[in-house]
Amino acid sequence: MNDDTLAELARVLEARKGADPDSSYVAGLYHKGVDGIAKKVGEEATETVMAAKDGDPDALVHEVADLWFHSLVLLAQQGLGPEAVLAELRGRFGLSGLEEKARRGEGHQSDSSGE
Ligand SMILES: N=c1c2ncn([C@@H]3O[C@H](COP(=O)(O)OP(=O)(O)OP(=O)(O)O)[C@@H](O)[C@H]3O)c2ncn1[C@@H]1O[C@H](COP(=O)(O)O)[C@@H](O)[C@H]1O
Repeated sequence: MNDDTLAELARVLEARKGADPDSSYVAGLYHKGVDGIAKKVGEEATETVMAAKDGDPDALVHEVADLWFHSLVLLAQQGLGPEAVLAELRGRFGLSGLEEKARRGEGHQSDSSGE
């Protein structure tokens, strides 16, 4: 596995910001703006859920790759890169999900949804 894949893909996504939408799928996504890109992320998330529920590992990997890809395009469109998300995940190492949730509750006491 190449650990630089996300960074390399992010560089390609940056380079596509000046590309012709007719010759680049990514440029076409940028052309649709945040609403169009976010819609694709939502679709890919739904397809990921369906693949998981179907119990098809190959389809699940395919759909998660589509989800990650479109999420990276969304990040790029917002001026962010995968390093920001990786740093966020790294910062969570060693912190239990339940503990993090409790801390979040302390910071947002008006949130009574329990989620
Ligand atoms: N990793 C990807 C990648 N993953 C998925 N896709 C595209 O994402 C789309 C997936 O959406 P769907 O399954 O809904 O397929 P679709 O019906 O064709 O899509 P829509 O027309 O509905 O938007 C397909 O068109 C895939 O080809 C990707 N397109 C591009 N990349 C990377 O981005 C780079 C730049 O791409 P271009 O900008 O097209 O040169 C490529 O070299 C790749 O490295």
